[in-house]
Amino acid sequence: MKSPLIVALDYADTAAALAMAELLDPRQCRVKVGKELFTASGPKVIEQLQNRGFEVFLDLKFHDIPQTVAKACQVAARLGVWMLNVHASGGKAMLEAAREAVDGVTASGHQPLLIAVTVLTSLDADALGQLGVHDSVKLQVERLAALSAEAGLDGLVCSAQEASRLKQLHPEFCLVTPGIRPAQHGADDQRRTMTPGAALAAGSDYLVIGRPITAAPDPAEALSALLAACAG
Ligand SMILES: O=c1ccn([C@@H]2O[C@H](COP(=O)(O)O)[C@@H](O)[C@H]2O)c(=O)[nH]1
Repeated sequence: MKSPLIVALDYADTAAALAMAELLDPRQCRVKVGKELFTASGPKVIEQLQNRGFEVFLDLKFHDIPQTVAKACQVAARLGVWMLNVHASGGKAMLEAAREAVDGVTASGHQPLLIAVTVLTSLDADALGQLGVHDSVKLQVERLAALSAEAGLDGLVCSAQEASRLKQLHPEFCLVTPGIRPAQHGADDQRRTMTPGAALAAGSDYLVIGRPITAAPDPAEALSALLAACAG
């Protein structure tokens, strides 16, 4: 599997998610199950996607006390997902507990990648300020990246705008970047965006893309076009 594309299956029921998955080719992308779909469908939908050949990124962004997050990560890892995540802002003890929990699990012969969300791509400097964070987005992302590195995580969720600096600071990290938008596409609720080609050039390893594919008139064609944009 060489594709850097991860398609966000943000749906309110299993049937809609599987109908979209039918249009996608698991040789061209992985899929992401987030809060909406997982809340509606539970672990069963992960198995259904895996049975169709997809590797699954379980994007539940755990953020709680260390014990709770560790237990949730352990259960998630046992589902045989390819990748799962936590919020770096949960703190170092929480990140370390998650690391330890995932290290103890090998499901279907592999251990999932454990990555940390730095600053959501829907946030800009003004939104961070409302949270009492008056440093730049860049500085806050780098601070949370350093914490994640100390805790031994495998990678980060960040915007592609931070990718090049993060690759310099933490070359070992796998960088997963949502907020990807083709040039002609609107930003929707995303604030820190980049085109697919620019994101890969900046150092993103994986591009998370939802609406530009799932809301396209022909999602399969949109996926192929995005893959071509990545290659070119
Ligand atoms: O910082 C983050 C973390 C996660 N996401 C998720 O990625 C997709 C993006 O979907 P689009 O339709 O391409 O905007 C979505 O599932 C988010 O929950 C993110 O956007 N930013």
